[in-house]
Amino acid sequence: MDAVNKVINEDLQKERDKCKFNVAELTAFLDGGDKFTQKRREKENRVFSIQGLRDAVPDEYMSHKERYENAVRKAVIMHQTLGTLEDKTLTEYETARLALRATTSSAIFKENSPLMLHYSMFANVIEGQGDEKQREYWLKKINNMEIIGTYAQTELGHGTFIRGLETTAEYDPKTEEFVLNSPKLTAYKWWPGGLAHTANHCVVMAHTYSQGKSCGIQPFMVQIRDLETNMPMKGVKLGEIGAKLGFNTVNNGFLGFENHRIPRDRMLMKNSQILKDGTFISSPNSKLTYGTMVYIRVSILGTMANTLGRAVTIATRYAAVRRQSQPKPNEPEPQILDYVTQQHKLFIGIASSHAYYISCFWLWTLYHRVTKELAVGNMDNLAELHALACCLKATTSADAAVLVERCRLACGGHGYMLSSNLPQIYANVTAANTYEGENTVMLLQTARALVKAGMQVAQGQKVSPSMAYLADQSKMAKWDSSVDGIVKGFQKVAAGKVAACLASLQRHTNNGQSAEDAWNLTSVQLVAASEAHARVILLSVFKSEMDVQTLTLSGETRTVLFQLVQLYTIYWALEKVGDLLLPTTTTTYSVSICDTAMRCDGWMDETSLFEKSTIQTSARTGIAGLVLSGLVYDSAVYPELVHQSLTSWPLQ
Ligand SMILES: CCCCC/C=C\C/C=C\C/C=C\C/C=C\C/C=C\C=C\C(=O)SCCNC(=O)CCNC(=O)[C@H](O)C(C)(C)COP(=O)(O)OP(=O)(O)OC[C@H]1O[C@@H](n2cnc3c(N)ncnc32)[C@H](O)[C@@H]1OP(=O)(O)O
Ligand SMILES: Cc1cc2nc3c(=O)[nH]c(=O)nc-3n(C[C@H](O)[C@H](O)[C@H](O)COP(=O)(O)OP(=O)(O)OC[C@H]3O[C@@H](n4cnc5c(N)ncnc54)[C@H](O)[C@@H]3O)c2cc1C
Repeated sequence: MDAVNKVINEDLQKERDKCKFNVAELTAFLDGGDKFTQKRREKENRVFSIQGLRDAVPDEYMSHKERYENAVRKAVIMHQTLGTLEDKTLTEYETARLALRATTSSAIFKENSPLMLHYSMFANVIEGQGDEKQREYWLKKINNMEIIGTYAQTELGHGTFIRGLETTAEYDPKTEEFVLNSPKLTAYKWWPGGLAHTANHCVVMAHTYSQGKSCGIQPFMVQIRDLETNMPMKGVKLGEIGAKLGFNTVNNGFLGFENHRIPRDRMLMKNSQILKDGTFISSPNSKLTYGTMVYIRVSILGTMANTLGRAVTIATRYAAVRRQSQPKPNEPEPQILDYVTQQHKLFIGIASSHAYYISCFWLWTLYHRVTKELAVGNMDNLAELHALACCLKATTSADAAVLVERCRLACGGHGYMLSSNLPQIYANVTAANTYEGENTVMLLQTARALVKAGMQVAQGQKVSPSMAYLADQSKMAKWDSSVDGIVKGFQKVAAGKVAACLASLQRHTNNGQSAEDAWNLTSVQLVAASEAHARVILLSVFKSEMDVQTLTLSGETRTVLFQLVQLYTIYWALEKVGDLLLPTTTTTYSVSICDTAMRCDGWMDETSLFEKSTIQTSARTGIAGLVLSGLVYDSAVYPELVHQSLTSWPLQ
């Protein structure tokens, strides 16, 4: 194995040798500084040097049970190894940054660890929902692995609709206990990772009752298995939900309760409380109970950056070493990377991975600020954080799934082999379209905020910073093909779509529809408006953060990073060319088609993105001009970017 690793493919080496920027500098930039690169490498070297973490047999040749047991075995070694490397001197931000750039877990578990939920949601829900005493008591046990936990929210009957959860927790003041029940099969918890055989505790989200009244959905710490025998506790029914597209070593399970009693202090009481006599003290904001989901949605951006980065690294390296066809007689077969179509498939993956990292750190900073504000009772920015986390989680996971699949296809038949790891990466990334808030539902959450902001703008009121552009659309009349200009174009598109949603909602309610039906009838447009808003944020944050963060970097590294920004922006301009050019369709389509298109897409009552007089020329001199001038398809730009992919990824 080691001997094989030492021989680097000649073509790959040649590509690396062409690199014009300092790889170490770029790596440190992505890690957040040399100190972090060093820490990450220390972790990786330690983990990858452990023989016991290598699979004797490829996962796919094991039975389901063997795979699970192998994953548990590795999870234990990983915990023992990484536990000793924990650095208590790091701030919370630094720890998160390091965790987001970590590559160890994905290298060891193709289908994720059975402790995944323990480390992510279980620990965070205690942190965010437990009162001081509960945090002190439980977090110690969690960090020492004295207990293993998961997050049990979704039920067989309801995933998206949390208020519809059917598990009940009824307070009994006589014994000062809660009684947990799953009244129907649809009330069974369904999906929590590690629940099937691994976890002995979990946080259960349950519809809570006291003094005969509903107290809403509240979180409870519940012991589900005996710590010695690992058998279910009395009144607890547990099992595994079955084989899945991926996540097969995550050990997703089901859980039902039959009069299972837990002490009063097992309700996590940071936000809401039930006193001994059963008096309910309501949270200052019921959505604080959903805080853990916001945290994970933010971290999903980083997970998508990592996962897509792995896929595009595999596919770009393959493209460097694979030779195919003979366009010029008597010449050797070219590396497939030299085909511009291949570059077009792959480089957007490289650019997107970087865009997601940058956006994740940006959003993480906002998350951190809002968390601090919430701690002192200030809820002003919670809605904005939620709106951003929802649309960015949805858009990055949806794009990442498309781009990972593209990487798989870019490897031809070999991408279909499990040994390429691309099918497993796809299974991981597509899961994020569903978990932690199904993507359409998440986009509709952001749409709620956009519609509200649209109405505020119409009334001349101030809106949240990330939506302020909705109020600022009169200024842009001409197409500007710079990155900032394209971002403005996207703002115009998003504002147009929001305005169309408002018009559609109004039209339906004027026609006698209820507000709910009007919302449903407008929902395809609402999803489109929300996605357009996410594009505005991703494009503008990538550019503006790069402007600021790269100031201290060398010229070569800045150049390559700004090429990524440029590529990302132009790629999306071309993908959404219809939206950006929609006003020009007046000159080409019949009035009725145009009318329908504009009604659907929001330009009916809008000032045109391009002034009427420039409409006919805009298609040539604007975005189409970018294509004609070869900015996107110019192979003089792409080879620069090749070096980026071949040399900058940490696991080279
Ligand atoms: C950050 C960096 C940290 C670094 C960490 C490093 C590494 C981390 C490592 C790995 C983690 C990465 C990923 C993997 C982890 C785990 C994945 C595996 C498992 C997955 C687990 C799960 O899936 S758990 C279950 C998740 N379930 C959901 O997400 C359910 C989705 N549904 C909902 O959220 C809600 O039901 C709803 C939002 C769709 C609707 O809620 P409802 O009560 O019905 O609300 P309304 O629609 O009526 O809205 C009322 C108002 O409340 C606002 N709102 C809703 N939610 C929130 C919220 N969370 N916060 C704030 N505000 C919210 C809503 O907008 C409404 O506002 P208005 O009334 O003003 O309009
Ligand atoms: C790999 C994986 C791991 C998971 N891990 C966990 C875990 O550890 N703990 C846990 O509690 N849960 C977990 N889940 C569950 C996950 O959170 C839910 O699957 C998710 O919230 C979606 O809920 P659902 O499956 O009920 O889908 P549904 O909500 O039934 O969605 C089905 C379809 O209906 C549409 N839809 C639903 N509501 C609306 C609406 N209001 N408007 C428009 N369209 C709508 C959706 O867009 C979707 O197309 C996991 C799921 C997966 C796939």
